[in-house]
Amino acid sequence: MTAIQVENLVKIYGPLRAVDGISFDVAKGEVFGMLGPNGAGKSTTTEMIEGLRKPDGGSIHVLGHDVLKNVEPIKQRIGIQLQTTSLFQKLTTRELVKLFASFYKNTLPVDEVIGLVNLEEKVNTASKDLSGGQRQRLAVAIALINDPDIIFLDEPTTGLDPQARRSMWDVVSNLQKRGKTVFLTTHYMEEAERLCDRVAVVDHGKIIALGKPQALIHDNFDETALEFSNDEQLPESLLATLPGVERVQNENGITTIYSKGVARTTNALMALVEQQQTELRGFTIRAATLEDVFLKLTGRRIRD
Ligand SMILES: Nc1ncnc2c1ncn2[C@@H]1O[C@H](COP(=O)(O)OP(=O)(O)OP(=O)(O)O)[C@@H](O)[C@H]1O
Repeated sequence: MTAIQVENLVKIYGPLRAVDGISFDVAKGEVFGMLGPNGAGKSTTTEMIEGLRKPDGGSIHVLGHDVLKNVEPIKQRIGIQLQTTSLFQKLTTRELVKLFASFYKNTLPVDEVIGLVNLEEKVNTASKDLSGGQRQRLAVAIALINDPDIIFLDEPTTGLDPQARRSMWDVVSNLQKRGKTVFLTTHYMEEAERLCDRVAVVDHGKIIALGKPQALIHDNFDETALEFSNDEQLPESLLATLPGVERVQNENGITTIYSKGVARTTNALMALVEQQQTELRGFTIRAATLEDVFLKLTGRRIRD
C-alpha cells in the first residue's frame, strides 16, 4: 500500500512557484528522499504533506486520507522531527521524551524510544548539554513517541560532523527495520545515496529525476569521472579531444572529465599536463554519483 501520494502539487509565493507541479508516491516501509539545493522547495513540499502548509494546487494523500480535506486521522500516525533549538534547555532527555509522551493517548515506552535513537547513555543529561547530533536524535525520539507509521525528517543531518551524521544514518536504518516509512529531505547526495530506497531530485520546485539512487546514476552515466582543478584552466575543447573522453564540465573552478576509458584518458591527460607545463590539484578518479546526475541535468552542483 502507498504511504504518501502526491499529485501535481503547487505552492506559489507571489511571483515564485516554489513547488511547481510535483508528483510522486512513497511505498509503505520505504525510505524516500527529496534531494536538492537550498531553496529547491523541499521544506515547502514536506510541510504541505504534513498538513502544515496549504497548497495552491494538486492533491496529497497520506495513508489513504486526503490531507486537504481531513488532516486529523493523519496527525496520529505521523511523526515530525522538530527543530531542536526550541526544546526546553534544562529538561533531561528522559524528561523531554516523557513530556511529549503526555500529549498522546497511545505511546511507545519512553526508554524504548530513547533506545531507538541510541541515547541510552544520555537519559539524565539536560538537553542543553547534548551535542548537536545528540540533540537531533532526541528530536527524532520525540517524533517517534506516538509510534507513527511515517516519520518526516527535514534535513536531519545539516550542520552535523561526519560521525554524528553516521549516527543519524544508523537511526534511520533502525526505523526502516521496524517497518516505518521515512520521508526525508537533504542536500547531501551521499546521504541520499546511502539511506534512500528512492530519491526525488528537485530543482526550482520541479522533480528533475526520480528513482533508486544507483539506477539514476546508471541511467545517466556509464562513464567514470576524473576530477581536478587547474590554475591555468586547460581548455575544455582540448580536454574533450583526449582519448576515451565523453564529456567535460567546468564548475566553480573544478573540471570533471567523464571518460569511458580511464587508463587511456589518464595517460593522455598526464602527457598534456607535462606538455603544457601545468599542474593538476586534487586529481581524483571516482565512480559517478548523484552529484554528477544533478550536474548533468542542471549544469550546477548541489552544494554551493
Ligand atoms: N513563507 C514564504 N514566503 C515566501 N517565500 C517562501 C516562503 N517559504 C519559502 N519560500 C521560498 O520558496 C522557495 C522554496 O523554499 P523551501 O524552504 O521549500 O526550499 P528548500 O528546498 O527546503 O530549501 P532549504 O534547504 O533552504 O530549506 C525558496 O525560494 C524560499 O525562499
